[in-house]
Amino acid sequence: MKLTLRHATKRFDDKILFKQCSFTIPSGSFVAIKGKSGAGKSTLLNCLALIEPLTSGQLLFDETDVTMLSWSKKSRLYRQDISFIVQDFGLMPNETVMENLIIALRYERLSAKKCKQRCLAVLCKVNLADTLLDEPIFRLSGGEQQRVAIARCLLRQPRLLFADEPINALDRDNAADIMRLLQAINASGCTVVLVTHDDTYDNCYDDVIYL
Ligand SMILES: Nc1ncnc2c1ncn2[C@@H]1O[C@H](COP(=O)(O)OP(=O)(O)OP(=O)(O)O)[C@@H](O)[C@H]1O
Repeated sequence: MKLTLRHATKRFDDKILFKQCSFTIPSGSFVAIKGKSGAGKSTLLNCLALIEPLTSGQLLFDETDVTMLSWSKKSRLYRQDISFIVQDFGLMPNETVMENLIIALRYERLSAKKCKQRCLAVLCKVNLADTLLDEPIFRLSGGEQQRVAIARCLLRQPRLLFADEPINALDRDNAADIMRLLQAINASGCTVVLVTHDDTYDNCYDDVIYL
Protein backbone atom coordinates (compact mmCIF):
# COMPACT_ATOMS: atom_id res chain seq x y z
CA MET A 1 0.00 0.00 0.00
CA LYS A 2 1.28 3.50 -0.89
CA LEU A 3 1.24 6.30 1.72
CA THR A 4 1.07 9.97 0.77
CA LEU A 5 1.29 12.86 3.21
CA ARG A 6 0.21 16.24 1.84
CA HIS A 7 0.93 19.58 3.55
CA ALA A 8 0.62 17.91 6.94
CA THR A 9 1.01 19.82 10.19
CA LYS A 10 0.97 18.39 13.70
CA ARG A 11 0.78 20.62 16.74
CA PHE A 12 0.31 19.96 20.45
CA ASP A 13 -1.01 23.27 21.90
CA ASP A 14 1.57 25.85 20.76
CA LYS A 15 4.28 23.23 20.02
CA ILE A 16 4.60 22.53 16.28
CA LEU A 17 6.23 19.14 15.57
CA PHE A 18 6.07 19.31 11.78
CA LYS A 19 4.60 21.86 9.43
CA GLN A 20 3.42 21.57 5.79
CA CYS A 21 5.19 18.20 5.56
CA SER A 22 4.72 16.30 2.26
CA PHE A 23 6.16 12.99 1.09
CA THR A 24 5.21 9.70 -0.55
CA ILE A 25 6.12 6.23 0.69
CA PRO A 26 5.77 3.94 -2.33
CA SER A 27 3.96 0.63 -1.97
CA GLY A 28 6.28 -2.16 -0.87
CA SER A 29 9.06 0.13 0.33
CA PHE A 30 11.06 0.01 3.55
CA VAL A 31 11.37 3.48 5.11
CA ALA A 32 12.94 4.80 8.31
CA ILE A 33 11.98 7.95 10.22
CA LYS A 34 14.92 9.55 12.01
CA GLY A 35 15.68 12.74 13.93
CA LYS A 36 16.67 14.13 17.29
CA SER A 37 14.96 13.02 20.49
CA GLY A 38 11.68 14.89 20.87
CA ALA A 39 11.58 15.92 17.20
CA GLY A 40 8.24 14.17 16.75
CA LYS A 41 9.21 10.84 15.13
CA SER A 42 6.79 8.69 17.14
CA THR A 43 4.04 11.25 16.65
CA LEU A 44 4.59 11.23 12.87
CA LEU A 45 4.50 7.40 12.89
CA ASN A 46 1.29 7.48 14.95
CA CYS A 47 -0.24 9.95 12.47
CA LEU A 48 0.72 7.72 9.51
CA ALA A 49 -0.80 4.73 11.35
CA LEU A 50 -4.07 6.60 12.08
CA ILE A 51 -3.48 6.44 15.84
CA GLU A 52 -3.06 10.21 16.14
CA PRO A 53 -4.95 12.78 14.03
CA LEU A 54 -3.10 15.38 11.96
CA THR A 55 -3.76 19.00 12.95
CA SER A 56 -4.11 19.81 9.24
CA GLY A 57 -3.23 18.30 5.88
CA GLN A 58 -4.06 15.04 4.19
CA LEU A 59 -3.01 11.41 4.48
CA LEU A 60 -3.75 9.04 1.60
CA PHE A 61 -3.58 5.24 1.59
CA ASP A 62 -3.12 4.48 -2.10
CA GLU A 63 -5.52 7.04 -3.62
CA THR A 64 -7.95 7.17 -0.66
CA ASP A 65 -7.92 10.15 1.71
CA VAL A 66 -8.04 8.52 5.14
CA THR A 67 -7.84 11.77 7.13
CA MET A 68 -11.56 12.09 7.61
CA LEU A 69 -12.54 8.42 7.84
CA SER A 70 -15.05 7.48 10.51
CA TRP A 71 -13.83 5.50 13.50
CA SER A 72 -15.48 2.33 12.21
CA LYS A 73 -13.77 2.63 8.81
CA LYS A 74 -10.41 3.24 10.51
CA SER A 75 -10.85 0.18 12.70
CA ARG A 76 -11.74 -1.88 9.63
CA LEU A 77 -8.46 -0.73 8.04
CA TYR A 78 -6.73 -1.80 11.25
CA ARG A 79 -8.28 -5.23 11.14
CA GLN A 80 -7.51 -5.76 7.48
CA ASP A 81 -4.35 -3.92 6.53
CA ILE A 82 -2.34 -2.34 9.37
CA SER A 83 -0.06 -3.73 12.05
CA PHE A 84 1.85 -1.68 14.60
CA ILE A 85 4.77 -2.79 16.76
CA VAL A 86 5.06 -0.53 19.81
CA GLN A 87 8.31 0.33 21.62
CA ASP A 88 7.85 -2.03 24.58
CA PHE A 89 6.56 -4.90 22.35
CA GLY A 90 2.94 -4.43 23.48
CA LEU A 91 2.54 -7.93 24.89
CA MET A 92 0.64 -9.06 27.98
CA PRO A 93 3.49 -10.22 30.26
CA ASN A 94 1.52 -12.68 32.39
CA GLU A 95 -0.24 -14.35 29.49
CA THR A 96 1.30 -17.12 27.40
CA VAL A 97 2.77 -16.72 23.92
CA MET A 98 -0.33 -18.46 22.50
CA GLU A 99 -2.71 -16.12 24.39
CA ASN A 100 -0.80 -13.11 23.05
CA LEU A 101 -0.83 -14.44 19.50
CA ILE A 102 -4.49 -15.41 19.23
CA ILE A 103 -5.55 -11.80 19.81
CA ALA A 104 -4.61 -11.26 16.17
CA LEU A 105 -7.07 -13.99 15.12
CA ARG A 106 -10.04 -12.77 17.13
CA TYR A 107 -11.98 -11.59 14.08
CA GLU A 108 -11.49 -14.86 12.23
CA ARG A 109 -13.84 -17.72 12.88
CA LEU A 110 -11.30 -20.47 13.40
CA SER A 111 -11.41 -23.66 15.42
CA ALA A 112 -9.02 -23.95 18.39
CA LYS A 113 -7.03 -26.50 16.39
CA LYS A 114 -6.70 -24.17 13.37
CA CYS A 115 -5.70 -21.25 15.65
CA LYS A 116 -2.94 -23.32 17.17
CA GLN A 117 -1.71 -24.41 13.73
CA ARG A 118 -1.56 -20.78 12.56
CA CYS A 119 0.29 -19.74 15.76
CA LEU A 120 2.82 -22.54 15.38
CA ALA A 121 3.39 -21.61 11.73
CA VAL A 122 4.22 -17.97 12.56
CA LEU A 123 6.43 -18.99 15.48
CA CYS A 124 8.43 -21.04 13.01
CA LYS A 125 8.71 -18.01 10.68
CA VAL A 126 10.23 -15.89 13.45
CA ASN A 127 12.57 -18.72 14.54
CA LEU A 128 10.94 -19.47 17.88
CA ALA A 129 10.54 -23.03 19.14
CA ASP A 130 7.07 -24.64 19.33
CA THR A 131 7.74 -25.32 23.00
CA LEU A 132 7.49 -21.60 23.78
CA LEU A 133 3.79 -21.55 22.90
CA ASP A 134 2.69 -22.19 26.49
CA GLU A 135 5.38 -20.05 28.15
CA PRO A 136 4.32 -16.80 29.82
CA ILE A 137 5.81 -13.74 28.11
CA PHE A 138 7.73 -12.57 31.19
CA ARG A 139 9.96 -15.68 30.98
CA LEU A 140 11.15 -14.75 27.46
CA SER A 141 14.19 -12.62 26.62
CA GLY A 142 13.75 -9.19 25.04
CA GLY A 143 14.67 -10.57 21.61
CA GLU A 144 12.18 -13.43 21.96
CA GLN A 145 9.45 -11.03 23.07
CA GLN A 146 10.06 -8.85 20.01
CA ARG A 147 9.79 -11.97 17.82
CA VAL A 148 6.42 -12.79 19.42
CA ALA A 149 5.29 -9.21 18.68
CA ILE A 150 6.35 -9.64 15.04
CA ALA A 151 4.74 -13.10 14.87
CA ARG A 152 1.47 -11.52 16.02
CA CYS A 153 1.74 -8.99 13.17
CA LEU A 154 2.41 -11.79 10.68
CA LEU A 155 -0.79 -13.59 11.69
CA ARG A 156 -2.70 -10.63 10.29
CA GLN A 157 -0.77 -10.49 6.97
CA PRO A 158 -0.77 -6.66 6.96
CA ARG A 159 -0.20 -4.47 3.91
CA LEU A 160 1.29 -1.76 6.16
CA LEU A 161 3.59 -2.41 9.09
CA PHE A 162 4.62 0.38 11.47
CA ALA A 163 7.30 -0.17 14.11
CA ASP A 164 8.38 2.32 16.77
CA GLU A 165 12.03 1.69 17.64
CA PRO A 166 11.74 -2.08 17.09
CA ILE A 167 15.43 -2.78 17.84
CA ASN A 168 16.01 -0.15 20.52
CA ALA A 169 15.93 -2.49 23.51
CA LEU A 170 17.87 -5.33 21.88
CA ASP A 171 21.52 -6.38 21.78
CA ARG A 172 23.38 -6.35 18.44
CA ASP A 173 22.68 -9.97 17.43
CA ASN A 174 18.98 -9.83 18.31
CA ALA A 175 18.69 -6.46 16.56
CA ALA A 176 20.23 -7.96 13.40
CA ASP A 177 17.76 -10.88 13.53
CA ILE A 178 14.78 -8.57 13.97
CA MET A 179 15.94 -6.38 11.07
CA ARG A 180 16.25 -9.50 8.88
CA LEU A 181 12.68 -10.45 9.83
CA LEU A 182 11.37 -6.98 8.99
CA GLN A 183 13.19 -7.14 5.65
CA ALA A 184 11.60 -10.53 4.94
CA ILE A 185 8.14 -9.13 5.73
CA ASN A 186 8.90 -6.20 3.43
CA ALA A 187 10.10 -8.57 0.69
CA SER A 188 6.69 -10.26 0.81
CA GLY A 189 5.13 -6.97 -0.38
CA CYS A 190 4.29 -5.22 2.90
CA THR A 191 5.19 -1.53 3.19
CA VAL A 192 7.31 -1.13 6.34
CA VAL A 193 7.82 2.19 8.16
CA LEU A 194 9.93 2.31 11.30
CA VAL A 195 11.28 4.89 13.73
CA THR A 196 14.89 4.41 14.75
CA HIS A 197 17.91 6.18 16.23
CA ASP A 198 20.22 3.47 14.93
CA ASP A 199 22.47 4.15 11.90
CA THR A 200 23.67 0.54 11.53
CA TYR A 201 21.01 -0.47 9.02
CA ASP A 202 20.85 2.68 6.90
CA ASN A 203 21.72 0.70 3.76
CA CYS A 204 18.58 -1.47 4.25
CA TYR A 205 16.12 1.38 3.76
CA ASP A 206 14.69 2.56 0.46
CA ASP A 207 14.38 6.02 1.99
CA VAL A 208 14.94 7.90 5.25
CA ILE A 209 12.63 10.69 6.42
CA TYR A 210 14.45 13.17 8.68
CA LEU A 211 12.53 15.27 11.20
N1 LIG B 1 -0.27 13.56 23.37
C1 LIG B 1 0.63 14.55 23.52
N2 LIG B 1 0.28 15.73 24.05
C2 LIG B 1 1.17 16.74 24.17
N3 LIG B 1 2.46 16.63 23.79
C3 LIG B 1 2.88 15.48 23.26
C4 LIG B 1 1.98 14.36 23.08
N4 LIG B 1 2.67 13.35 22.50
C5 LIG B 1 3.94 13.80 22.33
N5 LIG B 1 4.05 15.07 22.78
C6 LIG B 1 5.26 15.89 22.73
O1 LIG B 1 5.67 15.99 21.38
C7 LIG B 1 7.10 15.97 21.32
C8 LIG B 1 7.54 14.90 20.35
O2 LIG B 1 7.29 13.62 20.92
P1 LIG B 1 7.65 12.28 20.13
O3 LIG B 1 7.51 11.17 21.11
O4 LIG B 1 6.87 12.22 18.89
O5 LIG B 1 9.18 12.54 19.78
P2 LIG B 1 10.30 11.51 19.29
O6 LIG B 1 11.08 12.20 18.21
O7 LIG B 1 9.71 10.20 18.94
O8 LIG B 1 11.17 11.40 20.61
P3 LIG B 1 12.15 10.23 21.15
O9 LIG B 1 13.20 10.02 20.08
O10 LIG B 1 12.74 10.84 22.38
O11 LIG B 1 11.30 9.01 21.41
C9 LIG B 1 7.60 15.77 22.74
O12 LIG B 1 7.98 17.03 23.27
C10 LIG B 1 6.41 15.23 23.47
O13 LIG B 1 6.41 15.60 24.82
